[in-house]
Amino acid sequence: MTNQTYEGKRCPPSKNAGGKKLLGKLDNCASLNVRSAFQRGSSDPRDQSKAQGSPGTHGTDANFKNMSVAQKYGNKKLPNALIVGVKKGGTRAVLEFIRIHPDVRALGTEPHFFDRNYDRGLDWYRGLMPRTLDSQITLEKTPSYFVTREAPPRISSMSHDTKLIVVVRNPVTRAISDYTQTLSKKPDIPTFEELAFKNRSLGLVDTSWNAIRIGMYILHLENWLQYFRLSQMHFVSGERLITDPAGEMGRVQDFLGLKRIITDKHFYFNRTKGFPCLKKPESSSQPRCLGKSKGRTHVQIEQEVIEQLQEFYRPFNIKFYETVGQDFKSEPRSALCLLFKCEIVKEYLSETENDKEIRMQMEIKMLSSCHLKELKDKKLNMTNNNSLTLVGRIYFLREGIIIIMLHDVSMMKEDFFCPWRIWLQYYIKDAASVWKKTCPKDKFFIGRTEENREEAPGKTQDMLEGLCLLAGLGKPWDSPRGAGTSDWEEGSLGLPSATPTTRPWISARWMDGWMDGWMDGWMDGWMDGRTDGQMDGRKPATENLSTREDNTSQVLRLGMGGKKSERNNWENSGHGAMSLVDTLGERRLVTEELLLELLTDLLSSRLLSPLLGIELRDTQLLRWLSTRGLGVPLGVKVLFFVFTVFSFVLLSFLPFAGELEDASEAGFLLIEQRRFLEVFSNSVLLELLMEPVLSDFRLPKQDVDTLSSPASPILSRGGEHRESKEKREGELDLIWSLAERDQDGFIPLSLKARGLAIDDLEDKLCRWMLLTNGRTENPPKNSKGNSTDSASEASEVRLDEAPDAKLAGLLPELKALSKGAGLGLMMLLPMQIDALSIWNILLLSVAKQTAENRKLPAMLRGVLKRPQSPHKSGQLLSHFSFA
Ligand SMILES: Nc1ncnc2c1ncn2[C@@H]1O[C@H](COP(=O)(O)OS(=O)(=O)O)[C@@H](OP(=O)(O)O)[C@H]1O
Repeated sequence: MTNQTYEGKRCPPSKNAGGKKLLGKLDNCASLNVRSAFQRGSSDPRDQSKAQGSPGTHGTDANFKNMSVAQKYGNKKLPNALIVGVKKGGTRAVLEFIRIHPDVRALGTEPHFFDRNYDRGLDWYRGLMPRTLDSQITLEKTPSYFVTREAPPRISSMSHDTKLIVVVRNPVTRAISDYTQTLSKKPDIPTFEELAFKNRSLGLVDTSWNAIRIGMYILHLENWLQYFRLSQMHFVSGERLITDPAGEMGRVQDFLGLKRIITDKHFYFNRTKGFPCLKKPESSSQPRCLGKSKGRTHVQIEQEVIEQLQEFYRPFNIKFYETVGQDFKSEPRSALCLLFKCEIVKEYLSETENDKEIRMQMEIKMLSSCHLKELKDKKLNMTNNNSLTLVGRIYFLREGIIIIMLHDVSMMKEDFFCPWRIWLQYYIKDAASVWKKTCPKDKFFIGRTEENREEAPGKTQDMLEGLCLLAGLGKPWDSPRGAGTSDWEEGSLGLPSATPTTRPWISARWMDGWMDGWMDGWMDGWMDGRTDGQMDGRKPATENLSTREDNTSQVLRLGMGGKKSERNNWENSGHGAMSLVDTLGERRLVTEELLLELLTDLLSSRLLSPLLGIELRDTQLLRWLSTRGLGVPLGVKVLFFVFTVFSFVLLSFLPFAGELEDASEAGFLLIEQRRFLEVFSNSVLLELLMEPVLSDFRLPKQDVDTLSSPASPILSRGGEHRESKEKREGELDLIWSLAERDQDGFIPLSLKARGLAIDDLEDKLCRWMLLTNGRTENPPKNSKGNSTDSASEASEVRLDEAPDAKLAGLLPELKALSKGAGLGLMMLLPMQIDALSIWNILLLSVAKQTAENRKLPAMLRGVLKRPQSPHKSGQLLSHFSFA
């Protein structure tokens, strides 16, 4: 018996079955526990509490000896609380988890008093119980009570006030678990299918079979409700108990009126076991999982059978949910995400730099009710029976949060991954060791998706919703007036209208859509000659722009500039996003930065992957940028800062600045999206169009069009562009040139990298950035030790004085670059480190400003405003804000 195995160290297992085995054993066991805890001065809170709670105990052996038994251990009492079911629901886990609590004393074995041993009488029953102090709760668990008709009246007659805990689990899984257990003892029983159906072709389920009957929870519950109030019953989700043991146990503690002592700290996810285990259970100082009979591999059951049974249980489930007032549907539907919170970005990057695509290899201990066949149908690469390979996207958020999203997951059946039993091990090809090494076990968890309901199964947005939800970034967005009255017209999404319960968890979709919509609409409007960046919901006029055919126009409504919401869309969106971030709770704070981080990421992915699949090169870029430019705490701030510095330098002291001055205060970089993508994939780093005349804020359409072609006239005017076919892996060509201003007034700048290993280049440029930052924040001393207020001089000084040999080596190069046309030097900074981020920030700021006052050029002037004194960069910083 598992109980015995698990309890073995504390209470020697008995040979007898049922209640008999309890006789004469438990009292000693309990006493020993208390005593040993007392004596060893245990650090276990439970033990401490016992020691403290025992009258007259002062922690000395002599005192302890002088105490009466009752003083030492309390008295045997009838239980105040019972775990009454359901069998195979996770009752053992709840019992073992709750008994860590110092105010709980639990019987380790199942006494079966109210079903099998009732005629032995209450005194017998009481005699089985561990001694408890007055402050402690006496608890026992016998899962069969829940389906025993006599149990409720009998328990009620013992005490009206007994608290009842029921652990429920998807009834089909429960049945399979039940059957698997029986099969392990009696291998000759008929198949599951044979037992489950009277007539399978007719779909006639055999409700007389216990394994089926137990799962008709509502029928049993109705019986209980004749004797107990619903408020006396607490329902634990067996699924959540696995994915979020601390959360479930928190609620159990609340229900029992206990202080929340059992928390996340007590659990870790044991990857070998595939379940959460206790870090330090009551009886041992060692981490401990439940025994082998908990978490067995289930027998394989045909998918069709499972579906038939799901169908059968559906009405019972619905009624049960209604009665209990909780929805136990906890299967992740659209997104199965793993969220890792660890600092691994860099290592991972270096290990996977050359991969063609990110492949996540995931080992999944498949349950019988999972469907290997289905996997094969999906053409997923099955490497063996228990594992599969999925292509996933990796999102790198800031602060070391990495989200891995499995794209194909949402296409699968909702219960495909049997989430309540999922045992997910992951590793990324070629980087497994890094992941394992750098991800502390306790920082790895399977995201909770129980609240992730879908509106439109299979849509990317749903995955993103799930993604954000899992990342703690999402919460349902809603209009202030609630479902159905939303200004945002969910109907316009072509989706079924949301109901209060199915209301989409919209945060990510909002962000995603917002960005898509904004970008497309803005570009569109821009190209049409409107200069205010207004969006009107139309699709972009050109295929060259990044579009999302599926939802472009809808997201325009949903996101920014939707007709009804145009006045307050940012605010609304902002509120939505802010409140959605509320759910971060303990994990992260609600900050605008956070929102921006996410937006930046999503936009990045949009830029790099206009439609669906992000390929490695793009992901690499993200990762690269994340690591270098953003992957630091307060990354967004840093970006702002970098951007500001960049703007300042650009506008103030470069030789080229004259051009910009002529251009009335501001410069604007347009990094054409597709070119951006191409640039990074072809080792050409960046193609910038400088638009010096901002007052005519317009990019001729034909130029945008031609940019997407490598043979672009603009590019060729740039002079140095070529496809770098011989480029060796890991090397970049770095050539830049600034062409003559073209007839439309643009100055094309093409940049390429050559001959520098990525690492070198990054290193140098990062240093350069740091130096620049240092200069800006903290004016450096010149050689005489005086502060210099000349930005250009300052940067020279810093560079010259840089102790680092590498950087010194770079100096001539940088200087040479800056000399020719002036712009180059500083272009390196954003180009290499933060080009994407700057782009994002620009867009974000433009978006916000546009939403607010629709004066794009004015906004741009604000963002890029040149300080009165070109040498006081601090001023620029203060100009630049999203407030
Ligand atoms: N932390 C942890 N470790 C191991 N197992 C866990 C845990 N939490 C819940 N579970 C699930 O508990 C299922 C067994 O349920 P019970 O303890 O109620 O079974 S029993 O009725 O007492 O036999 C067992 O079912 P199977 O997986 O079918 O074996 C587990 O899925």
